Amino acid sequence: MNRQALVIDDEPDILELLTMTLSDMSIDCVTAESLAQAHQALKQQKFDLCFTDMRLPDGNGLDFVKTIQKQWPELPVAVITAHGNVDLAVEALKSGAFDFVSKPLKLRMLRDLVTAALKLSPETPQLKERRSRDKLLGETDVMCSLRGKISKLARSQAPVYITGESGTGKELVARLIHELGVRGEQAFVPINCGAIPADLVESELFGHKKGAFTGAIADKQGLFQIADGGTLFLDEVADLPLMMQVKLLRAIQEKAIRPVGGHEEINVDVRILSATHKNLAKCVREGSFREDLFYRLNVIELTVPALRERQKDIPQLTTHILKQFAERHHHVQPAIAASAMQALQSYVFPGNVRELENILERALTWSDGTTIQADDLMLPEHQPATPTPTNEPTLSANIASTAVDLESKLEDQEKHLIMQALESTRWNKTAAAKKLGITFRALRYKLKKLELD
Ligand SMILES: Nc1ncnc2c1ncn2[C@@H]1O[C@H](COP(=O)(O)OP(=O)(O)OP(=O)(O)O)[C@@H](O)[C@H]1O
Repeated sequence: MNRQALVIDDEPDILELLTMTLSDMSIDCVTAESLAQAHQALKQQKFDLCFTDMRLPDGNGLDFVKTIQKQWPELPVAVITAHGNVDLAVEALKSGAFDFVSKPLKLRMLRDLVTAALKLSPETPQLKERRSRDKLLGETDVMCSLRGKISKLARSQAPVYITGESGTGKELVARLIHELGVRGEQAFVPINCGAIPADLVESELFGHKKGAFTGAIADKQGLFQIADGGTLFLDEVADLPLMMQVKLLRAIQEKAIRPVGGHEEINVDVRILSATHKNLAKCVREGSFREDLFYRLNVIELTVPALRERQKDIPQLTTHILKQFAERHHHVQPAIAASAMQALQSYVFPGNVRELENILERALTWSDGTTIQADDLMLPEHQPATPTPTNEPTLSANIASTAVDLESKLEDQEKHLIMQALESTRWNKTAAAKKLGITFRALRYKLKKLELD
């Protein structure tokens, strides 16, 4: 039996175009010219996909998207927006629309969208949540809620902007959104925008033609093309040069790129996920990040909590990491002494899960190979006091002032530990990073963030 689509629009031309395009793809269409007709159709039969215009005689498409989300959460709804009406498209994605198409409708985009929507598995968000549990560990409320959001977002094509401190698991979250979604079988291409020299970013992203510049000895595909059909993860997106931000915005809007030195545009179908540990809204205020691009990337914002906000997850993470090490090195999994676990649970982890990995790796080399003791962890001597997790109900009545206090206290502690490590290594940043159990890159970010460099 053919798949069934419901198309809601009061413009006969659009209805006709959509019906024709969908029937070419062996999809049967039921059309509705108003929301009342649409509701009637929804009561009568089951659909695999739905298109709705934003402005209808008896209501607006946005409310319809919300209703569908509530009553038929498994039904993908795409909205049809007027040309250039980014605001409404963004609103629709936020409300749970699967994707959007702008008028005049481009057949290629329409087909890509339909193909993706029909690939959506009937797997419910709950099932997905269970699947992601094995990868993104943590049983605290914040982590369960994060996994719930990830499985919902995996069903959409909306750009997601992932925030969180260094080492919290932003890339892992991006991978999960990709893997659990319809693009999961296609490429996931991560790019660290801060690690590419400014003059090479364009060619890295969009590719180049032979002879486009000195050293361009052959045609080269860009990362957008490599990610075609899949997902592009723009890590440290705040570090993208301004000139490149304009070009990226265009590529996202047009769903097409032009290689450096090329004359023709190449169509690409890529879902964009981005992340940064910086405050992107602040970068916009300071003029180092374009507002229009920010708006386009930040359709849905997902925050990955710091490890100190979920200290109860530390034992589970520790066991998981030790198991991974043991498998990788074909060793027996070492045990961890209760005192060592206690020390880990009262440590503040400025470098988050990555720091936990580094601490455990280092501890393994110091341990007797069977049990990790507290001393093997070599946690910084002047341990910061255990912060109260921000999500615990035991917070004092004055939550707002406590939160501010906590933040500035943590910053002070972080500064203190970093200065200590730097001084003891005579400002050798590589050695200091090692001492702190974080990567060189993470230290560099922290120095900038804390204005210590
Ligand atoms: N909840 C988690 N469960 C299991 N592993 C995790 C979890 N969170 C983070 N990790 C692991 O911690 C490490 C750091 O994660 P990741 O690279 O995703 O962090 P990040 O926030 O992207 O870091 P950065 O800001 O430095 O780019 C990875 O090895 C990742 O697998």
